[in-house]
Amino acid sequence: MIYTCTLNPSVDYIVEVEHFRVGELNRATKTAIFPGGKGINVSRVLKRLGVDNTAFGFIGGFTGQFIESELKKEEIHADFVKVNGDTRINIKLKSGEETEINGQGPAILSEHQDELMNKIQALSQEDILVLAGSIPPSIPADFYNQMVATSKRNGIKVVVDTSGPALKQFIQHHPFLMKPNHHELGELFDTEISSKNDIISYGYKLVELGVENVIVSMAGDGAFFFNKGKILFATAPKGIVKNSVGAGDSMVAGFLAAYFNEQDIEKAFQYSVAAGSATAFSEDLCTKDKVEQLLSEVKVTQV
Ligand SMILES: Nc1ncnc2c1ncn2[C@@H]1O[C@H](COP(=O)(O)OP(=O)(O)OP(=O)(O)O)[C@@H](O)[C@H]1O
Ligand SMILES: O=P(O)(O)OC[C@@]1(O)O[C@H](CO)[C@@H](O)[C@@H]1O
Repeated sequence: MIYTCTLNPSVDYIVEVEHFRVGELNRATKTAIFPGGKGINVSRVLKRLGVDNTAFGFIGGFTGQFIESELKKEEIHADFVKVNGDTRINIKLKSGEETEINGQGPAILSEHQDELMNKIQALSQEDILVLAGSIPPSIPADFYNQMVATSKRNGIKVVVDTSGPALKQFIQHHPFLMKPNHHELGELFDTEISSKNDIISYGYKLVELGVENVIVSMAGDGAFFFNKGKILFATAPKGIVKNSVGAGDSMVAGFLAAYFNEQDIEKAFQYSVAAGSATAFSEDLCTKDKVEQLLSEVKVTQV
């Protein structure tokens, strides 16, 4: 079974404003609300691609209830730890460009942290754990580290989709899959990535450091894949970007769904990029039909 874990889920409030003006009253032309947080997005896309999974994480308050009820409607199994405060609301403002304001999230008591850790401890060798998103401020910075160490001891494959210092901690545990975008790849090595050659050398460095599979995404410019035997490049399909929130998470879900169906790395990478773009071209996350429509536009070549 695939488990996703979102330490800091969110209700994503998408607001469109024609010409946003700072310091003035702006009227929205369109709004939408989605259950969010990186692991929850992975769960939703996996389900849409036909893969049953369970969502772990912390939720609380009326916003937490919204997330639970939306996941229930989509028949996604949720096993959240309930916390005292309200799950955060993240604002995604679209006015030509996309501007994001992500909340801090509720305080998580240590007893709730232990409750989640116990769920992770109970997973078994056949399971895959996707750890995705930021760590809320009230949780120790090495919480992910502890989760991965426990999972690796129990033979669980770990997939990582986060940013900042948390991402660095993962490398030593040799995760099954990491998906930094090219900026995050630069942050990992405290360097500025300025060319495709930089991506190739730093992406492969992650493999040399023990990460099994690495996808480095570059939004509309395509993506690279690295493992011990292969370096691949994929083009991204052309289209109108409607909402790129969750595009990276959709890549993770697309890769896992295809890989565990067919065990073919090249096809899984192609499916991953198609899923990322299908989400970028949709209001909400991608659907299976949209992903499959875009597949032939993703050209994968050996580097
Ligand atoms: N302009 C675009 N045109 C086509 N595909 C896109 C575009 N922007 C994003 N995508 C798709 O989404 C994938 C992920 O995008 P990106 O590299 O921005 O990742 P990310 O920063 O992790 O995304 P996010 O944080 O927005 O979820 C890309 O590999 C591509 O498939
Ligand atoms: O604050 P974090 O945890 O880094 O990111 C949270 C978030 O921006 O990521 C998802 C898109 O990837 C959104 O659903 C959500 O609002």
